[in-house]
Amino acid sequence: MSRIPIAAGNWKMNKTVEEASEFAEALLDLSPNTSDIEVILCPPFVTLYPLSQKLAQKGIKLAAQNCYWEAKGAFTGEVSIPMLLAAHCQYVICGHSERRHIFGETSEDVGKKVTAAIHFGLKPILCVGETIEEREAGRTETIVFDHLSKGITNLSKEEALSLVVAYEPVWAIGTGKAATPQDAHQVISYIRQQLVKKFGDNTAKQIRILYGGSVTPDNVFDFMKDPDIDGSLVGGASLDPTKFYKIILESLRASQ
Ligand SMILES: O=C(CO)COP(=O)(O)O
Repeated sequence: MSRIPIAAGNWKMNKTVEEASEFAEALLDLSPNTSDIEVILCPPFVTLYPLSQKLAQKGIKLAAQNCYWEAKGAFTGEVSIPMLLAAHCQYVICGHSERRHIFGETSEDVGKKVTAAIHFGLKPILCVGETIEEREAGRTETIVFDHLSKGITNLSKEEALSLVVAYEPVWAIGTGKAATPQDAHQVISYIRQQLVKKFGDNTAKQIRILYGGSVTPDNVFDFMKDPDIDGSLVGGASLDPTKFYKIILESLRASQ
């Protein structure tokens, strides 16, 4: 079963509407191939709609970086999934480690977001990953299991087909110290085994699992040539259109 690779750029809290538009123009000038790879940008909320006007017809997809699980109501400061769909989003990141560690999101909260995303028709990118202390204490699988199992707790086999999982070890994020492809392989294989247990072999092998954490144009090929790694979730290097374009090219080269 071949899974379509993904190159996703998580801009975090970077770029104004104008800067996002400049990025989009520069990336479109490079004309990335979007037929053999899913290219996804995850900009801040306020730039989603303006970017959709530029990018959607070119096959570049949009993800929000967060969402709330209720459709509407008195939830000051939150953004609902129907609002994201109306802004032409197709994906949403759920449970990024910055949401978990800085904003106190629990695995239960993340599970509600994943369930609601699929219910309303948005594809969740569920992030899982351990801190350095957890890794050194030999707890990587325990933490990844907690993030994953509570994230997917309510999903049926059919719903799981919309799921993307991103393994992002916290110690590799923004540090310039990426995991080795072997480390990433080990945890991603563990994630796949858990997906097989929950959804069965046939469904699990259709779910894409990404690696994230200090991905660059220079190291993405080594991750992507691992048949278990289906794509990357890129932070810093996705802010520069030329670097992000190279990541797309290298991902395609590795998956051909
Ligand atoms: O958190 C990340 C993507 O979601 C990774 O960020 P960096 O690529 O900057 O390490």
